[in-house]
Amino acid sequence: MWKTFRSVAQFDSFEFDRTTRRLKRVASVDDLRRLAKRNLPAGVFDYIDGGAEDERSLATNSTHFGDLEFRPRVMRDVSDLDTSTTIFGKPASMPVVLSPTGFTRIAHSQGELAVTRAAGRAGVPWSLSTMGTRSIEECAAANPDGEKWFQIYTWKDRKLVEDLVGRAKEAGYGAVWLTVDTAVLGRRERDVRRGMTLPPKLGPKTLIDGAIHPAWTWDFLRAEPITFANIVGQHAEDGSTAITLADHVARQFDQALSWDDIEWLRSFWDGPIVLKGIQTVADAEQAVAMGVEGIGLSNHGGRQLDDAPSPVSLIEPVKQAVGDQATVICDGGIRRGSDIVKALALGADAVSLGRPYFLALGAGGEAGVDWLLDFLRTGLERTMALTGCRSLAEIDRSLVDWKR
Ligand SMILES: Cc1cc2nc3c(=O)[nH]c(=O)nc-3n(C[C@H](O)[C@H](O)[C@H](O)COP(=O)(O)O)c2cc1C
Ligand SMILES: CC(C)CC(=O)C(=O)O
Repeated sequence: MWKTFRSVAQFDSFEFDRTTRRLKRVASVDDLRRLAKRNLPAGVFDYIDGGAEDERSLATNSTHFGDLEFRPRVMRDVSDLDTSTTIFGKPASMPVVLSPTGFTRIAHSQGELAVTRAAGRAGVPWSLSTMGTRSIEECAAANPDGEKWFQIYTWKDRKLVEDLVGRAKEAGYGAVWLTVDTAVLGRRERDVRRGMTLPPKLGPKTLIDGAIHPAWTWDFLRAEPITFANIVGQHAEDGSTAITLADHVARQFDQALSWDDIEWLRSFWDGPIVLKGIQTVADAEQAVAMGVEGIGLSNHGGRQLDDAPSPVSLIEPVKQAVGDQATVICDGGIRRGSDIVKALALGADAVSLGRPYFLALGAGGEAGVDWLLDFLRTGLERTMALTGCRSLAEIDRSLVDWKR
């Protein structure tokens, strides 16, 4: 239904009220996803929501949580619950990290600024991607007291990475994710079908898509152009017109990344390193042997190698192999507080998630991300109460079993 507006302020206030009304009716991450799908142009939604090839890993990342069943304990006086923890020695209100995502501004013009502010309010670490669309420094200023991590892809231009990490250190970021699962880009077939390019090509389909999502289009048009804010002028653009993301990655990322590069990273970063994209016990063992502080069990949200194992299925064998030598983070498929409890019961120290907050941003802007973090916290508390756990320390292996 079309409505006419007499001023920008009137449109903004209408949009604000509509978002507030819609968020009140959202009950789950699945609902947020549906709302984001309604708000965002189809190409934008598919880039965020999609996975690699047949999207089997994307699916199993979350369905494998459904293969676990609780063994709840009762009558344990759960009137006082504590969800707090520490991650790399820093306090967090719950064992949740927001994973790095590139292009965050395509869901909402505030992009990473909105997400980091919401994470700061919720007391959880937030991560900025190298392919972020807001700068290292402006994100730090938006969430000065919150815990912030920086993610790196390894550019062929190693000096660029050294400079980025130097800036992150200067701005107070406390940990570095080194993403190790993106030697080349996974084949995201939704993006292939949509003809996604960098920069985007404007054709009749994109224009129609924009026209039928006027709130997103208006937000996009009145903000400054979207750029890879931290690498503008340095390989963000290589002079080509409209190349695919896969071609961009092939030209810029260093396929020669190897275990020797941990030492290289250590030479200019003295804080915790989390390897993001560990998918076998053998690689987890190698990571701890090299002194890495964090293991990010991840298949990039099913966006890289399809049929890679789900992170939840790796927690127990990896934890058995590495013990307390590293912080184990289960990244991917987390959609509820009960998923957090299951991951912790198997031995994870924390979980991290990407799409839920990215889609929340598309569904309701910053308020959407606040909604999500509150949903995760209350879900975590409810599950702890219903399973008889008063603190995270009480969540142990006896709490879950595989159904199969
Ligand atoms: C749209 C999108 C962009 C992403 N960009 C990055 C990135 O720039 N760097 C990175 O290491 N991982 C990136 N990831 C992967 C996430 O950090 C995370 O591993 C993944 O989203 C976890 O799965 P989940 O979406 O099921 O929570 C991205 C994921 C999505 C959905
Ligand atoms: C720019 C991309 C490489 C960001 C990413 O990691 C992703 O889309 O999954």
